[in-house]
Amino acid sequence: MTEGNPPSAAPSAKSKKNKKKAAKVKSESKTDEHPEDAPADLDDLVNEPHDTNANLTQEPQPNGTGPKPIDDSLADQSANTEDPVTTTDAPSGTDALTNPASDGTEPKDRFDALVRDRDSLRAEVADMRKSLEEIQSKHTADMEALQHKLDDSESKKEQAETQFQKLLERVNTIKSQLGERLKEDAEELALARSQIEDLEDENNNLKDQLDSKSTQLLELSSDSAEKDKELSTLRDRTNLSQQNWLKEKEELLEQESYLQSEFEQAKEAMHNWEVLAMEERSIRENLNEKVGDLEEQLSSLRDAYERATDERDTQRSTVDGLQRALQEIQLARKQELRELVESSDAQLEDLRRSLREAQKQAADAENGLRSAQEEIERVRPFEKEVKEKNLLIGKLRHEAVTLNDHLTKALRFLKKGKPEDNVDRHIVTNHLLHFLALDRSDPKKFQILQLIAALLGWNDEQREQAGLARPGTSSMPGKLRIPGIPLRTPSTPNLATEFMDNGASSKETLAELWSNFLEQEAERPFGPHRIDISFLCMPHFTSYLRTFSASSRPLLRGIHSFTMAPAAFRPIVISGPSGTGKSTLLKRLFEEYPDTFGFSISETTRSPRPGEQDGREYNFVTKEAFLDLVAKNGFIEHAQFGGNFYGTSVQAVKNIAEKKRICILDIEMEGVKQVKRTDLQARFLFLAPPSLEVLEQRLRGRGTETEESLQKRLAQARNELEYAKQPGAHDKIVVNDDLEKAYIELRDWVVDGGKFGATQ
Ligand SMILES: Nc1ncnc2c1ncn2[C@@H]1O[C@H](COP(=O)(O)OP(=O)(O)OP(=O)(O)O)[C@@H](O)[C@H]1O
Repeated sequence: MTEGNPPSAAPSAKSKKNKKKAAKVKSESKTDEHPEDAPADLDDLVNEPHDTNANLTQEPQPNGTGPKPIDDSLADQSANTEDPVTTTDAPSGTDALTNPASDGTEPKDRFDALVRDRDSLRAEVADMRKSLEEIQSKHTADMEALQHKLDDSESKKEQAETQFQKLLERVNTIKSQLGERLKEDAEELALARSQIEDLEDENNNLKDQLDSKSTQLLELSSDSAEKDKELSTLRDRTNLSQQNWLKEKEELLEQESYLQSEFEQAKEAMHNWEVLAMEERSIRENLNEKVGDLEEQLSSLRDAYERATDERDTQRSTVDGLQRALQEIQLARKQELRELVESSDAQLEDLRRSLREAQKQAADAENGLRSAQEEIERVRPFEKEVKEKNLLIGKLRHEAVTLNDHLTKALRFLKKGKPEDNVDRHIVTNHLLHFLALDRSDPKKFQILQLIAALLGWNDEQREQAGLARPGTSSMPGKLRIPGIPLRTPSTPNLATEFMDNGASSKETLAELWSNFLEQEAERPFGPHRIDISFLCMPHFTSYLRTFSASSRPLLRGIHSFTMAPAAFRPIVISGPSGTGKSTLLKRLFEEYPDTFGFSISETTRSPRPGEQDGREYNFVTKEAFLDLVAKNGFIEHAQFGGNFYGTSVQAVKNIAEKKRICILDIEMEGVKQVKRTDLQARFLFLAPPSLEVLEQRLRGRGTETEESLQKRLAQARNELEYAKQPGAHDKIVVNDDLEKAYIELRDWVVDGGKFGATQ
C-alpha cells in the first residue's frame, strides 16, 4: 500500500502478499548465515573472490562435480580461439600447465595472462561486491522503509477495519431502517399507483367530457352565431317596432283622447239617462200619486159604484188601462235603461281595456322614449361638437369670404392700378430725370414739369403752387396742357417766389430743390435709393411738397425715411378683445390705403398644398427648424393645430418692412407682450369696446360663437381690459363706440400725419 491511499475496509490480498514477501526477506537473511548450504545471490557474490581463489588453488575434482578449474576454462577459451587444426592436436589445458615443456615460454605467458585476467576479474568482483554492498544497504534501507510503511498500513488497516465495522453497523442499521421505509414507500407507491390509475381514469373521463363539451361548445358557438343573427334581426325588428311603437303610441294617444271624449260623452249620456230615470221616477211617483188619487177616486168610485155600476166599470177599465200603460211604460223604460246601462258598462269595460292597453303601450313607449332619450344624451356631446364644428366652419367660411373679398379687391387694384402705375412711374421717372439733366434756363424744363403735372393730375391750385400757372389763368382741371405752350419758365424769380409762398427764404427752384434733395439722399449712409414715385401719387403730395419746399426738412426726412429706410416701417400691433371691431376697422383702412400695409407670412411645418408657394401663402419649414426658432425666441406667436406648427416670426414682420410696407399685427395680449420683447419698435393700439355688455351684444350679433366660446371670449376680454389699464401697455387706446369716429381716430393715429410713426 502506498502512502496517501485510504485504508482499505477489508484486508486485501496485497497486504497478504507483502507479508509473504517480508517472510521471504527474513528467510533470505537467515541463509546468509549458511552460505555453503544455499548460496544466496548477494553472499555468493560477496564471497566470490574467496571462492574464486579457492577454485584457483583447488585441484580439479576427479568426478568433475566440483567447480571447474579456471585453467580448464582458459584452456577451453584458448581452444575456442585457436585454429581448429592445431587445437585438435593440442594437449588439454591441464596438460599444458602440467607440461610446460611443450613450448618453453607459452605456458608462462599464458599463466601471466590468466593471472592478469584473474586480477581484472578480481577487481571486477571487488567492484561488484562494492556495488552489491551498496545495493544491499539500499535494499535494507528500502526494506526498513517498507517495513515501516507496512506497519503504518497495518495500523491504518486496523483503523479502517474498525471504521469498516462501524460503517457496516451503520449500514446495517440504515438497512433495517431503510427496509421499513422502503416497505412504507412501497405501500405508498402502491397507493399512489392506485391513485394514479384512478386519476387516469378520471382524466380519461374528463377528456371524454372535454370532447363532449367542446363539441357542445362548437354547437353552442354555431347556435350563438345564429342567435347573434337572430339578435341583430330582432334588434332591427325592435328598432322597427320601436318606430312603429312610437307611431302607435301617437295613434293610441289620439285614440285615447278620442275615447276619453267618447267616455265623456257616454258619461254625459249616462248622466242624461240618470236625469231621465229621475224624471221617470218622478213620473212614476206622480203616477203613483195619480194611482193613489185614482184609487181614492176608485174608492170614491166604488162608493159611487154602488151608486153607479156602469160608471164603475168604465172607471175600472180606465184604471186598468192606465195601470197597464203605466206598467208598459215602466217596463219599457226599465228595459231601455238596462240596455243603456249594459251598453254603457260594456263600453266602459271596452274603454277600460283599451285604456289598460293604451297604458301598457304608453309604458312601453315611455321605455322606448327613455332609451331614445338616453341615446340622445349619448349623442348630445357629438351634436354639440358638430354644432361647434359647424360654427367654426361658418366662421372659417366667413373669413374665407372676407379673404376672397380682399383678394378680389387686391386683384382689381392690381389689374386696375399696377400697369398704369408702372407706365406712370416710368414716364414720370424719365421726365424727372430729363428735367434734372436740363440746364436751368432751358424752357424744356417747364414743359417737362407740365407733363409731370398732367400725368399726376395736378389741379389748378397745385399747378399754381408749382409755378405752372398764374392764379386765375389755369386751364381746366385734369386736362393735359400742351407742352409746346409754356406760360413761363420755372426758373424765373417769379416762379420761385410763387413756389416758396409759404414764407421760405430760399430762392431755389423746384428743380434745384429736387436736385438738392437727391444729392442729400445720395450722401446718406444708406447710399442712393430708388425713389418711390407711387408716393408722389398720394393725394397729399402737394402739401408735402409745400412743406418740403418751405424748408421743413425734418418732416420730409421722416417721409423719406418712411419710403426709403426699412427701419422706419414700424409695425403696428392692433389688439383688443374679440368682437371689438378690429377686423372691421382694418378692412376700411386697407381699402383706403391699399399699397401701404402688409401682413406677415406665417411659418408652418405642414407641407404645401397644391397651388401653394413657399414664401407666398406660408414659409414652409421643417419641424426642426421651427422648434429651433422657438428655442431662439424667434416667434411672436406660435401654436399647434392638427399635428402641425404655425407661427408668426419676428423675421417675417421685418420682411414686410424690407418690402417698404407697414406690417399690421392683429394679435391678442400675450402676443403684444411678446412683440414688446423684440427689437421691432412696433406701435401699439388698443381697441376697446364701449362696455362688456356692448361687446357681448356684438359677439352675439356676429353669430359666430357658441355660448361656451362666448363666455371664454368675455373672460379674456376682462383680462385684456385690465392689461390695457396698465400705464405704457399701449401707445393709443381707441374706444369703438361709434364706428366712423373710431375709424377716423384709428386712421389718424396710424397715418400719423404721413409719418406712419417713423421717428427718423
Ligand atoms: N362701432 C360698432 N358699432 C356696432 N357694431 C360694431 C362696431 N364695430 C364693430 N361692430 C360689429 O361687431 C362685430 C365684431 O366685429 P369684428 O369681427 O370686426 O371684431 P374683431 O375684433 O375683429 O373680432 P375677432 O378678434 O374675434 O376677429 C361685427 O359684427 C361688427 O360688424
